[in-house]
Amino acid sequence: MPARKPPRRPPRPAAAIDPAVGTEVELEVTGVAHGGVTVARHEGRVVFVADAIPGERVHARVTDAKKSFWRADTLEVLEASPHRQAHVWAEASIDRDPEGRAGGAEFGHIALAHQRELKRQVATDALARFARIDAGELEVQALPGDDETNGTGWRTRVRLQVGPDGIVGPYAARSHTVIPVRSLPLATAAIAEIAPLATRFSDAASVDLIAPSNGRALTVVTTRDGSTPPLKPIVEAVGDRRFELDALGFWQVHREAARALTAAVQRAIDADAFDPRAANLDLYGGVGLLAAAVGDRFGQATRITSVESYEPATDFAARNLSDWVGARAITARVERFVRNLADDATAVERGRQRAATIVLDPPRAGAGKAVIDELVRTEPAQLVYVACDPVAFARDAALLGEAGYGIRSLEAFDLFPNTHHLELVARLTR
Ligand SMILES: C[S@@+](CC[C@H](N)C(=O)[O-])C[C@H]1O[C@@H](n2cnc3c(N)ncnc32)[C@H](O)[C@@H]1O
Repeated sequence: MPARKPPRRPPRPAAAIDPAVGTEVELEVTGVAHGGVTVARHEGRVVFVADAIPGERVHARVTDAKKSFWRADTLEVLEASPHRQAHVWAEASIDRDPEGRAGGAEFGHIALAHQRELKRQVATDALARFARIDAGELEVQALPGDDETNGTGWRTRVRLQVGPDGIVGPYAARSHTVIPVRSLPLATAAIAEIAPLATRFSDAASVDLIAPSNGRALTVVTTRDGSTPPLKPIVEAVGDRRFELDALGFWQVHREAARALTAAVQRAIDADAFDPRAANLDLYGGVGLLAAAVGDRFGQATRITSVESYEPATDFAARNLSDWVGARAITARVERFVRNLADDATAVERGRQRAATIVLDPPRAGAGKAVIDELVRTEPAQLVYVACDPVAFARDAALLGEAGYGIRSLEAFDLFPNTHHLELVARLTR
């Protein structure tokens, strides 16, 4: 008997597209928002506008219409800000149709000093709004060499995507369309030299370009089934210290970032509150960069545990931290590692936890309530929080504030010029 076909499911109704999408509007841009967009209002509704600058009047096309806000792309600048410059990447410029603009340099049309001012505003607004913290005179600090190059030539890691036709390039801003480009101005010269921008790839999903501080730049092609060729470890240097890591493993992207964050973490730690014998932690530790920063400041006797979820990174961290007998690297998700940390500790361990300095450098989502709650239960002497997202940091700072930990020092760094990203390094104590 022939098998009976299962009854056909009725097709799902397509989500209705708001008729506002695709319409064109004229907007007065009044502010900057988190995420690299500016803010305007149209008939009372908030519109987040890409490729504009506060103070400008622009002609824009609506790309998304939610109940409480719209999103729009700038098509033409009607009244330009004095801070507008020719885009540092011609292929990302508003001269192109929005769908054809390369992504990853969303502030490239803004003068570098003003980009930093907008980043300062985003960070101080986030801290005021989510944590009721006055960030005071926060300065977004430039990294060495960036002012001379107008914020180009700094990326030591670039991931290019391969489209179905084999063309390689970055994704367009806010989409997964691959945009062919002739240059990568944010990349270091070593990466620009090896970038296979004119190559057509078959069976490739992405191409990673990596320029370690020691050794030659390398190209790693990931196939569509997710495989990569066997790779030798690479070596990164921060001053005299060497770090071994997976070629595709996490490392700070700006050529000067590892050095800048090492110095910032060392500055942030209050030496009077630091106890080398305490249960010091380096959470979200990668290959041990910040644990080494602590160890290098406080010497051979420093006890510190680096916690990282990606096992190959932890293996490298164990090796990179072998100078310190009291340093160890653990593979674990931080939320698991900290669960019941205080409750399960002996009286001696509780004493070490109370004396501890905790460095944490979470991904963009921040540490979150579960982790912060457990950390404050251990009552550490100080926390040094390295944040790559000001809103996630502000939320975590609010939780820490409720537990009595206030921000005692705060520095901001422009680790990603010509993009909207910034990095914060804060010390919090009771
Ligand atoms: C921003 S990187 C910081 C790495 C290191 N501190 C550095 O500066 O090189 C965040 C690291 O956290 C790791 N990670 C992400 N989520 C994690 C989690 N839930 N638990 C532990 N590690 C995590 C990532 O693999 C990555 O290595």
